[in-house]
Amino acid sequence: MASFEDASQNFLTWLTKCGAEISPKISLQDLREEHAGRGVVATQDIAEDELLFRIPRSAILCVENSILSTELPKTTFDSLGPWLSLILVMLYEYQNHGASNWSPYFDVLPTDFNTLMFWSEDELAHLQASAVVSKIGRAGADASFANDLVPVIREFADVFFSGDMHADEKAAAMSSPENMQLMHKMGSLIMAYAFDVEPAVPPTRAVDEDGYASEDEDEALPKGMVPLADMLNADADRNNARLFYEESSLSMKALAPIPAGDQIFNDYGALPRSDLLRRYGYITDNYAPYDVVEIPHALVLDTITTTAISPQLTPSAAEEREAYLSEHPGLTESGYDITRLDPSTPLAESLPELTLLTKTLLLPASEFARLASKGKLPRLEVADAQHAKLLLEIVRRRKAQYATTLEQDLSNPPAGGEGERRREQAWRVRVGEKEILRDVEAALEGVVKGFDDAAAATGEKRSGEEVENDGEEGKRRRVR
Ligand SMILES: C[S@@+](CC[C@H](N)C(=O)[O-])C[C@H]1O[C@@H](n2cnc3c(N)ncnc32)[C@H](O)[C@@H]1O
Repeated sequence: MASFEDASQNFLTWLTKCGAEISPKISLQDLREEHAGRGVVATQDIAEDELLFRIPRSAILCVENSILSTELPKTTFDSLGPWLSLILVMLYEYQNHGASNWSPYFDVLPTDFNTLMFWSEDELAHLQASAVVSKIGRAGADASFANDLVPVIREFADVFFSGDMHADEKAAAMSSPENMQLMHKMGSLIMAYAFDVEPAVPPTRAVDEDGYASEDEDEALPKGMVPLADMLNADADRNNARLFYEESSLSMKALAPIPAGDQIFNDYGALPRSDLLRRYGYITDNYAPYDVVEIPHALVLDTITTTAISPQLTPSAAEEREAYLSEHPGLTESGYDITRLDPSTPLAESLPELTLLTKTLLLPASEFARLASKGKLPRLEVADAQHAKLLLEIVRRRKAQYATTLEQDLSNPPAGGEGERRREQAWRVRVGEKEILRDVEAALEGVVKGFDDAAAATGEKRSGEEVENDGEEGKRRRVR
């Protein structure tokens, strides 16, 4: 087996033979000491817009380029969808190893992952109540491998294991735990490495009778593994390069001047650290500003129907309002994100869906009827003391779902070191979520106090007026 360095060199040689153009100002480097695998680094100063490399479309590992797409009916790929189709093709190319055009590429792709899919139950437990745990989707993936992918491999065993007299047995063995694990690895590679490949020629957009183009095309973009483009790491706002889709090739270009010695970073998106860990298996503190804490929908409903704060909401009224809210995107999801508070923006903007949902649920019946008749939503702001108290109660109940408090976590950080890596990553994720809950709790306490103080002042004013009007009676009331 080639060494790490040899595998990198073989890969670059293969890619050049495939027709790629690679700038002499970059190199593929070993960043394992930083737990970052391989990464692309500038070896000389690079100017803004400068080409870093150009990959021909024919080198992309995708359904279209694999021989399998000529051997299996198109309807099979259509029914599998982009994700499972690419897993199928990757399995085919991977098990064909030496004979596959992409063999040197597979040699630089990882076989071990740190993504949450590969964490043990004990390791996941350190994430405590983070909503990310429910998003790993191992059972769903297992089911679609077993029910959708394996039957296709069995049906086309003679193509999949072409020339192998044990093709049928091999296809049957695809349901074994080892092969399921292999499918998870391909799925994880796609999640962390694949690009949604824009077509060579933009599709002619279907236009409806009012002249509006349909927006569905983006969702249907085929996924492809783009060699070298996927060797770029990412670190939040340190993004300095981007992939441009051209007719016969894909070009990675510098977005800013890159000094020699700097790493070249792609953009994986403004992901919270929980999601970064789930999809990419790493986190850095640069992603901390994008952290979120998710409030489950069930917790909102449970709180609103069991607390004394909102006695007016009957289950049937809640149902009616939910049905109305379901017409508005984002308001009847399985959960609602709270982002980090920004002192320069109103509190409600850090919890927009949760604010709108709870505000609508609390509206007096006549107010709700008026709003619904216009198809509108309430204004995005905390309505009154009752609304603020309800939000506060939801936040406190969410906080209580974590096994330890923020203070306990902060006073007991993981020791660090090799064996502690996942524990430490989980600790950072849950600390980030608890910081958000702490800050939003404090902000809501302030809002409740503000409403209470205003009500007290109004009450005092009223009693004051009554003093003038009612004499002794008013005074007694004010003292009480
Ligand atoms: C698209 S690949 C980038 C190439 C990858 N480093 C490799 O060696 O194959 C994405 C993976 O790179 C790693 N990665 C990306 N950015 C990173 C960073 N800033 N720090 C540590 N690891 C990173 C993660 O393992 C992630 O799943």
